[in-house]
Amino acid sequence: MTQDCQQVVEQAYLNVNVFLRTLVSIITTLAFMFSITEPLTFVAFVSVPAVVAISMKYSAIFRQISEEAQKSLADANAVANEGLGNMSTIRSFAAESFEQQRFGIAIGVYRKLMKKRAMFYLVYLTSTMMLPQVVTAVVLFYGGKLASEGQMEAAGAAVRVFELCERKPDCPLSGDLEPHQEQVGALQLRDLHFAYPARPDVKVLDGLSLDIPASQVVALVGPSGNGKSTVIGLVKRLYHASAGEILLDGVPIWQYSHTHFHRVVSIVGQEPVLFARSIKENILLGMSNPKRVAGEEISNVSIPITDNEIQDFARKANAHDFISQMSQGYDAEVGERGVQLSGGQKQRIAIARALARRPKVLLLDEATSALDAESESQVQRAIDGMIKEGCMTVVIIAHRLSTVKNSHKICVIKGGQVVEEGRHEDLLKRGGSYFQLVQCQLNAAEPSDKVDEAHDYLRLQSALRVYAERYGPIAEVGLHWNLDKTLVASVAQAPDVHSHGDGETSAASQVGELPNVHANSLRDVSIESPAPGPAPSLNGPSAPSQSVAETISKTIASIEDSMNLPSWLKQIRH
Ligand SMILES: Nc1ncnc2c1ncn2[C@@H]1O[C@H](COP(=O)(O)OP(=O)(O)OP(=O)(O)O)[C@@H](O)[C@H]1O
Repeated sequence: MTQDCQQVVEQAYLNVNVFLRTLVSIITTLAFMFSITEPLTFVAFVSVPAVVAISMKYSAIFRQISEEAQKSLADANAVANEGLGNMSTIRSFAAESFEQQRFGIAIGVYRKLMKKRAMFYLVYLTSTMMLPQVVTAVVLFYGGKLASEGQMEAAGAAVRVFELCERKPDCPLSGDLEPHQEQVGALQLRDLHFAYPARPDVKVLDGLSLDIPASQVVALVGPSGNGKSTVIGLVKRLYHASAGEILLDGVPIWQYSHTHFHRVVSIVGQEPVLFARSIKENILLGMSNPKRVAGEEISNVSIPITDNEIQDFARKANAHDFISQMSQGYDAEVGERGVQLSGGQKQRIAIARALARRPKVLLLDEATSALDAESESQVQRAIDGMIKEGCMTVVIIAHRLSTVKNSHKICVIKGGQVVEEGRHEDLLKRGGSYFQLVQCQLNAAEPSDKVDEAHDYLRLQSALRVYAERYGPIAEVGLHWNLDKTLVASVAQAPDVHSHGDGETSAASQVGELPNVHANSLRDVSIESPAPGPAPSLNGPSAPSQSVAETISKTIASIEDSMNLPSWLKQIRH
């Protein structure tokens, strides 16, 4: 096949391709339009045959006029050629004027035809361009009429849009309270009842009450879907409780002005939202000085803050180092939704943003749960640093024990109520819902032999406490694992408080053999082979004295050292 043939075939393929695509697109568009509304589709396409008819008629007439014009031009040229070619003869017969008139008539015919062609083109262009505009206007008018008469589907959507526009929010309007005195950040949640508007029959909070004293760290834990984030949503004033109230420093939260409240109460959520601006502008979100954008003044809460202070907050959020390493530092753009930063970096900027408002209450809603281990530990260090400073109340939701174990108070939320509250160690001892959560987490995260080890360890702690409460402080503890993998503790008592009849230090004696590694409650611990000493009081064990409590703590610390506990197990230690 020659190259020319090949080109022709390729061109033919291309034409067929374009033709089929156009055909399919026309057919599907028509089918879709007909399925929505037949009359409007007819109106929309009424111009098509008219445009086609006009074009066909126009091209025939246009061709005819063009041919006539060309012929008349040829005639005029012939006259001119004749005159110019025979100039001396014309002059000899004084026929100049006659020839001039001949040419004038011939070129006049041509001029007339060209004028006719231009006029015709004008009419054609105007009609073919105007027609679609007219049709669009008719479609809009007629479509609007059909929609307003409820004859088209879109009418439903429009009604919904109007409904939404006219909807009155269920939440009360913010008050205008802006106390001049410094707030301390104490929260009280009183008998909260709440169901989401989308599911009014499902009660999410069912009489939840909780005291969150100022400058304390309170953790909300509990099984998934039991209302922890809902509590945060109510404190953030996203929803309004159907019954009960939330007080901030003794005043119902809705009485505060919008700007004041959100300056005092700050949040770091699971998914930090950054805007396509510089890091500095993201930290200053909602606090920057008034700016002009496209001629409009954007006025906002203007909280005075210096560059040094911004850097201090970034340091507290563990973000300053990575920001300084960027070529543009705090002026570096973060990209759309912060795409140019890692999850951990975004989260630390979000923390800096929350801190920059100098809040009195900081809400941390799963602030580390979406991060990898390295980012999590960096963000966690930032949170720990803030908590240590103790300058604000912190309400923290986290599934990981390591995040909440140092809180002043841990509240277990189940079925929309607080079912248990207290410190980590007290709740572990109680062996209730919190202890079960701990066990579930260990079961889910660790291989079973490690889980058994952890359970033994918890039981051992309990056994030692009970032992010390009954028999006095412990001087030394020896630990070993039996062949059947049970943990055995041998205890030597401290001689100064030991109340042996003969005053001798007891030999190491086995107090905490824990044979059943699968038992699931701390209460299963028993002291199998009591050390020599006074019999337990019949009135039950008395509260350990200060020195006993100290000894227990020291003992446990030394056990941890001697056991060389793995890091995951250390997370649950006292
Ligand atoms: N916007 C919403 N509309 C309707 N129901 C919702 C809404 N948000 C949450 N819920 C429901 O409310 C209940 C409590 O949800 P919430 O997010 O407070 O639980 P949670 O304890 O924080 O769970 P998790 O630990 O998984 O975050 C769940 O049953 C949930 O499906």
